[in-house]
Amino acid sequence: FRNKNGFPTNWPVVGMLPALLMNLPRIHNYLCEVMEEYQLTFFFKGPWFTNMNLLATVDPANVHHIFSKNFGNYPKGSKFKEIFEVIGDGVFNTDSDLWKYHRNIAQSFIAHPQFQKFLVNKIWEKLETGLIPVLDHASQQGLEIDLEDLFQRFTFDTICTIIMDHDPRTLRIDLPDLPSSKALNDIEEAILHRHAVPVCVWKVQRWLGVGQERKYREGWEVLDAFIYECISKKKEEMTKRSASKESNPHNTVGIDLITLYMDEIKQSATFGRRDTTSVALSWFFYLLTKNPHVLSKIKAELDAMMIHLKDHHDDGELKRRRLNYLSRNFEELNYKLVYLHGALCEALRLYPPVAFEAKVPSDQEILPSGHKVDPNMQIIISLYAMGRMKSIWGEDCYEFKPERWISKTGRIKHQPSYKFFTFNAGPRTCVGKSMAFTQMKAVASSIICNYHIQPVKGHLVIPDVSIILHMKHGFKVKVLPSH
Ligand code: HEM
Repeated sequence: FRNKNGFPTNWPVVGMLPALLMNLPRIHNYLCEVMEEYQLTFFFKGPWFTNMNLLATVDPANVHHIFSKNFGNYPKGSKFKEIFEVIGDGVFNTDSDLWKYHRNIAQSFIAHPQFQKFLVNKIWEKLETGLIPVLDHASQQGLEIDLEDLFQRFTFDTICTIIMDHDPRTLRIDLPDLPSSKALNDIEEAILHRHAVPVCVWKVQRWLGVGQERKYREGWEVLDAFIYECISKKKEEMTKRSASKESNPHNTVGIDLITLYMDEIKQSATFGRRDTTSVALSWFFYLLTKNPHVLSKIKAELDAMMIHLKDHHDDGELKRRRLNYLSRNFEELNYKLVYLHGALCEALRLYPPVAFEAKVPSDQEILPSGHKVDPNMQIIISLYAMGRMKSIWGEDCYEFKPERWISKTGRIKHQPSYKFFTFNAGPRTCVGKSMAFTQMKAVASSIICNYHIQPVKGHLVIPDVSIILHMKHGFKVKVLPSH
């Protein structure tokens, strides 16, 4: 599937599709190899009858051009909308005025003076009543648990509570079955499949209801059932409240949102918010198990802040005090935990939760790399490959080095978003970036100072073939008390 120059072979009729499909099970690493070999941009010729021509690029100059400088020429477009049809019309997959409208609402919601406080409270509530009891239980019983699954439950419960004012309580000791979670994973895999095969192929599969398309449809039904049930419960409750003129001052943000922004709820509960943070946390802890020296430095940073709690020798009491201290001082610690912040950025560079971005130009033009693009081709950016290019990050790009993010004066080093592209760049930059860091730091600091995470021997951790960088087999670990 490669000719003697190392290029994926361009076969008559089918073009380079065989090479792409052959390498689909290892698509992320395959794209790293191709991008490194071809100076960051490569043109995949699709089958002649399909109009499936892909320009894969990880060149920061191209990314800067597409996502910022000439943003107007690169809408998400109708093809994107069709691929992501499951999430309807929200901020994630609309363009022009409708996108601006949704984005303004999302931004004003997040900038709401009550929001940060509300958010931090909800995160700590879920940590104390959900994640910590489950970790304690696993630690006491010596159980093997899937840490990625726990993080998904954590973010799913938190985001449902924040957006819908409804806690589905999926993070409990008995770890109930989670049909909507499986549905989301199936949909995300099918979305990657829709990118990798010609449109006519997945459309025929959709029409026949087979293969990945069948999973997509079934997942969609499960997800809709869950979300519409939550919404109708909420509406009922709100009707009752307004009838009795009762108001709950603590929940105003959630209630405002549900009335204002019903369309966005579905997107929020789906991969945009549930998965990004949980996937980031999973790879972060995986990297810590591989790099104990980084773990020690994060511990030292946390210990230095809680040194005055050391006198309490009883483990349970010490844990309670540490959590209490972290939750009370979190807003301040959030800015002080510089090394932890650097380590999270480094994990997000090596394992970006959103693995791909796709764009279609409205008009033809030449990109800074010299490649010509036109409306008949799709531009694909592999965020995973972009974080692993020697020409972008240096010879040590495969190493996990939080120091890369810390300046000589001990502050976080800024990297331009067209180079550190994990949160997108330009006008469509992620609006939840700071919320994501708050959540990740709260979870990471609570776990690191109270437990030791030990991976189960022989358990294989590799990225899944999906639009979101899940772990293919989860992350099986044992939870031990911290030494
Ligand atoms: C580590 C966590 C996160 C990562 C890596 C991440 C990454 C991204 C990326 C790559 C995009 C661009 C997607 C695209 O347009 O194709 C995006 C968009 C977005 N993100 Fe995040 N995100 C994270 C967490 C969050 C959270 C917690 C929120 C919740 C408030 C959020 C809200 C949004 C919104 C509303 C958009 C759409 C922006 C627009 O199109 O104008 N994100 N995010």
